[in-house]
Amino acid sequence: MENRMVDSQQLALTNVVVQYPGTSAPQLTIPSVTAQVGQLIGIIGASRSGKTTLCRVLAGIIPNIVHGKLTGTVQLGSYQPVTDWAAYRQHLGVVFQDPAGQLSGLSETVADELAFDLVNQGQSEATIVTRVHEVAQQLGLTAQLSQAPTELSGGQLQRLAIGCALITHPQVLVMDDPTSQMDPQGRAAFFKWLRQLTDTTVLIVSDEIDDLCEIADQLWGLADGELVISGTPRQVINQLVPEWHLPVPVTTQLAQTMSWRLADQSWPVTLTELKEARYDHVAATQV
Ligand SMILES: Nc1ncnc2c1ncn2[C@@H]1O[C@H](COP(=O)(O)OP(=O)(O)OP(=O)(O)O)[C@@H](O)[C@H]1O
Repeated sequence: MENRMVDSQQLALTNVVVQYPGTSAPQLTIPSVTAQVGQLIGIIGASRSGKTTLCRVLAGIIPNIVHGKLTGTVQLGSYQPVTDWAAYRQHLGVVFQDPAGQLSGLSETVADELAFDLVNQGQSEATIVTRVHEVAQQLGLTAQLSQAPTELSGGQLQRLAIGCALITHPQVLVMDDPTSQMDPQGRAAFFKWLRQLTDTTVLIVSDEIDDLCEIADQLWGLADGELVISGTPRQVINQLVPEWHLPVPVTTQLAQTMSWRLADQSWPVTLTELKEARYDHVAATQV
């Protein structure tokens, strides 16, 4: 595969504006934001704030499949989805909200579905078998490999869709609310697995703000179709404005109730930070 991404593989959006046909104002405005290679980006926002639209732009689906006027640039290394979509797609894995809708519908078993893209790439049988078992093991689908995809639960289907997106080792993985049908245990296992996926740049839409704060390098916050804030989870959560309707981690809510601040006076956003803030608070009150 041609690879023009050696020099700079970061994903950068500049002055991106999206407007769907038949509408009178843009649905998405992103001034400038960058995901560095290997970073995990949590995309947060209230309902209809533009999260799915952003995923469509990141995946090159707007304007290549879903119609919409897109201005500005999306750049992955030296590729742009608008002009280099075929090449751009080869570096990308995408998981949308409806996992069943993105399966091939042609595979009799979960193993065949996972193998689909590798077969299309002409990989050897040994490579395919090894990779399918590796991904199935990572996503807890080993016991389901010989089942039909139609027999899977919603959460298992979501894990299969993630496995299919990941099977070819994409450099960027875009996931729109991939845990919505998982049970709490499945969700916890998923976020634990995501934390160790360090070679891939991951952009994930999720309502699970506590989990995102534990694992994300950056949060991108959308409100009414605009990117209103980006930064580390601690920076973002400490600068929230009520009008944005962005979620606050339970960890931070507890710290605010107890007045447990970190040494720099910011509110903690992870469990480790919460413990630190509590320790500082107790130490200060015992002086
Ligand atoms: N194909 C389309 N044509 C016209 N308008 C659209 C289209 N898709 C989405 N929209 C509108 O764009 C806005 C943003 O929608 P989007 O689905 O991106 O938000 P979201 O944050 O993902 O919402 P949710 O959390 O409810 O899934 C909404 O006002 C929506 O009605």
